[in-house]
Amino acid sequence: MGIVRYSFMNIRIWYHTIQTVKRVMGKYDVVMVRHGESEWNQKNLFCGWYNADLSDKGKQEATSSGKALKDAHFKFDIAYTSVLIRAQKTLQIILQELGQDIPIEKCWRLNERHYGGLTGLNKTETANKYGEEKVAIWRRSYDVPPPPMEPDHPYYEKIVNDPIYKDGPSKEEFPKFESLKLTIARTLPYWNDVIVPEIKKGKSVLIVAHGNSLRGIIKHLDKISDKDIMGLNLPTGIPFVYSLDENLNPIPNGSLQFLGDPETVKKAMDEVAAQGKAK
Ligand SMILES: O=C(O)[C@@H](COP(=O)(O)O)OP(=O)(O)O
Repeated sequence: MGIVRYSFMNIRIWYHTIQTVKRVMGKYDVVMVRHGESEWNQKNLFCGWYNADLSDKGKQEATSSGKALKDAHFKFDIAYTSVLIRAQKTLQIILQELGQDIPIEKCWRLNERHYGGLTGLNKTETANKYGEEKVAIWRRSYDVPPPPMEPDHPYYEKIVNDPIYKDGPSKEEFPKFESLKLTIARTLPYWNDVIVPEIKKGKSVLIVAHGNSLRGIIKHLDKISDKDIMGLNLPTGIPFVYSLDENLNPIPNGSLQFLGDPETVKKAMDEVAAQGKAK
């Protein structure tokens, strides 16, 4: 068994050193990864639907993710990702490391939450201006959305006219902002209608997405309350496994099994939480 080092609500988070992966295994094992650090993560900017590229550190994180998955002998049949380049490049690097050439499905429903009018603002400066509490609510509350992105926002045109959205969302669906609740409302149908049927066929699934679209899937799988989900911060570029039973419920100790060194994972989670602190 892995070593329990950290507890998030009723979920024990299992860490496994890359060398000694001994994790629980369910009927279905699904692997998820938050993309490697982006150039905007590095600058501590609210990114959302802005199409930031990976930083050099992000590329290295993606390579390490691929190595960890290779060492743990994962073999995937299909991968899912968002339409944003930071997630797609992470996936590409992981598959290269694994030496696996598999079908890739891309959908805007796995995108990061739309950070509305906060897009492009520095998280620390925003905390200095509006207070840490307000920023914590904007970042982590379940249903309080950020302010909307209006047409005069510096990134409005770039985002709404980006050809990556040619297959959706429709003009009517195109968000101006998203809370976690709204993010879940467009991510879960994709999970339920597209990903779950493939898992149930026995396909080995890899999902490379974003901090908040993955928090939405985790909230759903572990039935985490609206209040408790506020405490979960996902690190960039560290894969985690969900081991599920035949009804797609996590088996005991099957949630959030990180393939990474315990101290590194804990530190990375704490750093994500601290990005909204004032200085
Ligand atoms: O949009 C962003 O700034 C980050 C998440 O930010 P927080 O919710 O952690 O502030 O998204 P990601 O890097 O996962 O695509």
